[in-house]
Amino acid sequence: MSRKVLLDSNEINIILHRLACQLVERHTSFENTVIIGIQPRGVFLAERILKILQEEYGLHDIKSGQLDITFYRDDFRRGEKPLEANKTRIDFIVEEKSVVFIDDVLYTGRSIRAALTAIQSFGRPKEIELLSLIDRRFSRHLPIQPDYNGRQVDAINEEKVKVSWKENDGEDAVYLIPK
Ligand SMILES: O=P(O)(O)OC[C@H]1O[C@H](OP(=O)(O)OP(=O)(O)O)[C@H](O)[C@@H]1O
Repeated sequence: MSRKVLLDSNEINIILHRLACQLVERHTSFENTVIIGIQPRGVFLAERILKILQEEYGLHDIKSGQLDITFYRDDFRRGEKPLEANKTRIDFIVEEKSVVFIDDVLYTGRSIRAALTAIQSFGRPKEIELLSLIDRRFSRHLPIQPDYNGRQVDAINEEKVKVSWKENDGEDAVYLIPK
């Protein structure tokens, strides 16, 4: 069976603009808000959203960073291959800030649970929100939901939802890939 396109680049573009707009509606000037892309693939989404916030809303001073969760996952000792961590880059304190986590797919919720633990090293945020491009609803293992959501997708566990980004994969698209 071949992969199925769930979102094409035009649809992704429309959704990204809507998500950026929703963030502005809630966080206005982003004076007390920071954006954190979850490594690895949430970082591409975070960069895209930041670009829209800069170019269309003139918000050039938003604090942003990248958070690696590799060793904070509850299943990190279970794999057979040695794990390679990505880079964490947060050059500010999140104490009393509103933090917006950004990731491409929300599935079981385990990555975000790990991110909630990992961010503690950088202070105690006032609040944490979650923005995801794809919400694989009905697949959660934990009580974690997105505050801003691009598209809900019903996929069975054997299927994979893959988000491709132009800058990394040559195109913007979301695919449903049967296993
Ligand atoms: O809610 P969860 O169950 O934690 O799933 C969400 C995570 O899954 C994906 O990464 P994944 O580790 O699957 O990487 P992959 O796309 O390379 O398989 C995605 O980028 C999210 O970070």
